[in-house]
Amino acid sequence: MTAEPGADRLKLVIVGGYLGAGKSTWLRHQLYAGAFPNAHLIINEAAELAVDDAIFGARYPLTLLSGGCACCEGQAAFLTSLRQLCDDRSRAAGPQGRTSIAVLETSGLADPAAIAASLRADPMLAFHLALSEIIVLVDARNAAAQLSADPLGRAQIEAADRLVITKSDLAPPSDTARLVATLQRLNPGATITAETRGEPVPLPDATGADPLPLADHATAPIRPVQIDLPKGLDWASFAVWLSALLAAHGDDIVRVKGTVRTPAGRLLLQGIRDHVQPPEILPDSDMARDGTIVLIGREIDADRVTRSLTRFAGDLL
Ligand SMILES: Nc1nc2c(ncn2[C@@H]2O[C@H](COP(=O)(O)OP(=O)(O)OP(=O)(O)O)[C@@H](O)[C@H]2O)c(=O)[nH]1
Repeated sequence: MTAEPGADRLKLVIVGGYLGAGKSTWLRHQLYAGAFPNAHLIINEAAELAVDDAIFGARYPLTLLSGGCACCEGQAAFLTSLRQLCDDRSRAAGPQGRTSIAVLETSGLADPAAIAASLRADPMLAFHLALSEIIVLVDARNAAAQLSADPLGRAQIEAADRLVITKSDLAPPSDTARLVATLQRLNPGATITAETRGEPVPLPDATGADPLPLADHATAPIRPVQIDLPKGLDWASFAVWLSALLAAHGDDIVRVKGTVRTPAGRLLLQGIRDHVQPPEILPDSDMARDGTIVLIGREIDADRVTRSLTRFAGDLL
């Protein structure tokens, strides 16, 4: 008996969610716990300067797609990488060593439904690849601000098979209950769980909780810009400048990422809205990208930001 055409297809899991929702943190935890064994990771970042791959290190087969979202500007590169994976599988002699699952971590600006549509429209991938699940992470701390300001967060939630609430450790249970009520209303068919840094936590009871208000207007598009840090910039003064910048513009600057060299080592810098996370120390590898940060947000004028930083640093250097 011959196998049904396309029965042994490459499975694809899409891990999506808004900027800074906790996608890399969650995925890293799942991989560590043994989910998605032998997966090939595809990490997509909207900015040219990629940071998320540093979080995974060299432990997993990984394709990095930076400089455009897989749902729009980066779609061609994304589909090409999947075709390549399917080709490599067809050439493998037997099931051993064949990649059976690919996991795409989308950029925080991507709409997973548009990615799914592009897969269906590609005849080669429609035959060789099966989209097995769309998992969307939703940040309990920032969801209210995101959903009221940007229709993208809603589109991501509506596209999910499974919704994972992250950062409930940073939000009061009453806020998380409102978020649960919102998710149930937007996507009644999706399963909903809550996790803190990848560890399951109980969902609060959402009975009677008011769903959160949603954006009903299109806003200016969110785009990444890169800022080169001046040579010799002192980490402590940079942190002061960054906090001041985010305090003043945290509604428009949604995400900050970068790797910075400091006397304490190589640090992964992360900010979400006006909140800068405690930096994580990274191994000393691939340092070519150090000293540049990515700001992702609305109508950010890179020259103005650079001038502000240079002026601030000049006063202190
Ligand atoms: N307290 C807390 N912090 C978390 C949790 N999940 C993620 N974080 C932090 O949130 C920040 C952003 O997490 P990432 O995993 O980089 O988020 P992301 O969705 O991959 O970000 P982008 O790719 O830029 O959209 C990091 O500083 C994480 O340590 C959580 O459940 N609780």
